[in-house]
Amino acid sequence: MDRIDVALLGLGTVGTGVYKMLQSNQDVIARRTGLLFEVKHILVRDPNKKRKVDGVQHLLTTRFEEIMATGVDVVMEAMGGVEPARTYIERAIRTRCHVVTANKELIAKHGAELEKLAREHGVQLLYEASVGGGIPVLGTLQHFLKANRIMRVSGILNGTTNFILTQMGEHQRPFEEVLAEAQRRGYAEADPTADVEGLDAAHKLAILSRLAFGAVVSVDEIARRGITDISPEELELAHRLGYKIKLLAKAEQFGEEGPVALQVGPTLVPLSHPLAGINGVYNAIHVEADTVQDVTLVGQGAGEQPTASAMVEDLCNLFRLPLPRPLPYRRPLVLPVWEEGGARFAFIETKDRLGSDISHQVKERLKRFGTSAVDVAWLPGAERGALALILRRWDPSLEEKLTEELGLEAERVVFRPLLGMPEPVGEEREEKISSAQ
Ligand SMILES: NC(=O)C1=CN([C@@H]2O[C@H](COP(=O)(O)OP(=O)(O)OC[C@H]3O[C@@H](n4cnc5c(N)ncnc54)[C@H](OP(=O)(O)O)[C@@H]3O)[C@@H](O)[C@H]2O)C=CC1
Ligand SMILES: N[C@@H](CC=O)C(=O)O
Repeated sequence: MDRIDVALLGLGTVGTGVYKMLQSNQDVIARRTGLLFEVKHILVRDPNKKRKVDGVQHLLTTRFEEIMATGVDVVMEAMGGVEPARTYIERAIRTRCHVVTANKELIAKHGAELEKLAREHGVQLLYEASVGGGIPVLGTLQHFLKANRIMRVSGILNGTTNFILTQMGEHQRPFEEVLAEAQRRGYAEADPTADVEGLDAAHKLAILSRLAFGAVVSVDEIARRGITDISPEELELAHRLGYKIKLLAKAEQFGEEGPVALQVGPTLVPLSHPLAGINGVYNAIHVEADTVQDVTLVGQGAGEQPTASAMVEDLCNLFRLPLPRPLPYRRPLVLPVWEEGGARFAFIETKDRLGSDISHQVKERLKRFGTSAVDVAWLPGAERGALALILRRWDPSLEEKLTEELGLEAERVVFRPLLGMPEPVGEEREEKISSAQ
């Protein structure tokens, strides 16, 4: 049995899960890999903090250099943030240690250069846990979809927001209360703004587009909206109209080596669509490719155990799977999200109480100014009402004039895209795509 010495950086939610799994599953791992992994050091910020796992006190240190001096074989990074994680990982690679990390922010921003550095030093950098928690999506892309041309990758990539939307929609719980529970359960990032503003999903989408298309995209180039303006009333009205609201991420490539379009935002998903059934902390990733057609992977997207599972599987794969040949990375043209056309969901909070004939009134008025609503739902209210409609065809000028045309005094209006309603590509966009090819 070969012994592999491991240093763990971080003993929070994920680090604790990794440590526990290496103890509890040591026998299975040894049987299937012939390897014995031993955690030699654990780097933490505060060695006096109470830990959720026993028997680790003698392994704790706050000095990374001390760890490197002892010559471990693998560094497993579960600290988060760009610095000092990046410096430590670079240092480990230069010392010819393999690296496994769960750090999506770091990999989204610096993954390509760190992978290059690892190749130059003859070691591996694996980061399965950085996307989709326990779902083996990166391994699937790298090892089992090598012969396919991938056109689109989409899905629910953040466990915290899916948990929040599920709890708000199904149990009418307020946003802040559910976010606090997601934090207690260890789903949320250290700064949960990254989750609720869609940044965490954007990091994951950048990683997916690199592995799926070879496209290196800066996170700032991803069109992004979060879930902080979604209320239980909006979820309720969307449901009455036959939809769930999900934070969807989508990356597509127009032609091999062509431009790409990436976006993250709340999207209406028909109740009959499989993604509408992905609830709680679950994530789903849908890959569309030329030959396999489509594959969907589902699993828990956050939390101690699923994330630890992805990291420990990476640890085993360092020694038992061949390193995939790297895609030639390139910086593609990133297309702006196309605003015009297609259907939209509109949610309007009104200052007025809404009468029982509001649905009929709205449909009639819309017809008069040349657009139409597929369906309308409304909630009466003592103080303010709420109205939701599915607009058949979207035009950005509606953002200004919809409530005026409807004769409503609006507190707030939001528009959201619908999944499955094809976005017309439009001449201008067609031109951009073909001139880039
Ligand atoms: N939570 C999840 O479900 C998932 C998380 N991830 C990623 O995994 C990583 C870790 O997340 P998570 O476990 O939730 O985070 P936590 O905040 O729970 O844990 C972070 C750990 O890192 C240690 N740490 C942080 N900064 C330093 C530093 N500068 N020097 C030494 N130690 C440090 C902390 O030490 P101390 O305990 O002393 O404070 C703590 O033990 C992040 O990159 C996250 O994005 C990926 C997938 C899922
Ligand atoms: N905060 C993230 C953790 C896993 O990546 C999430 O909620 O998905």
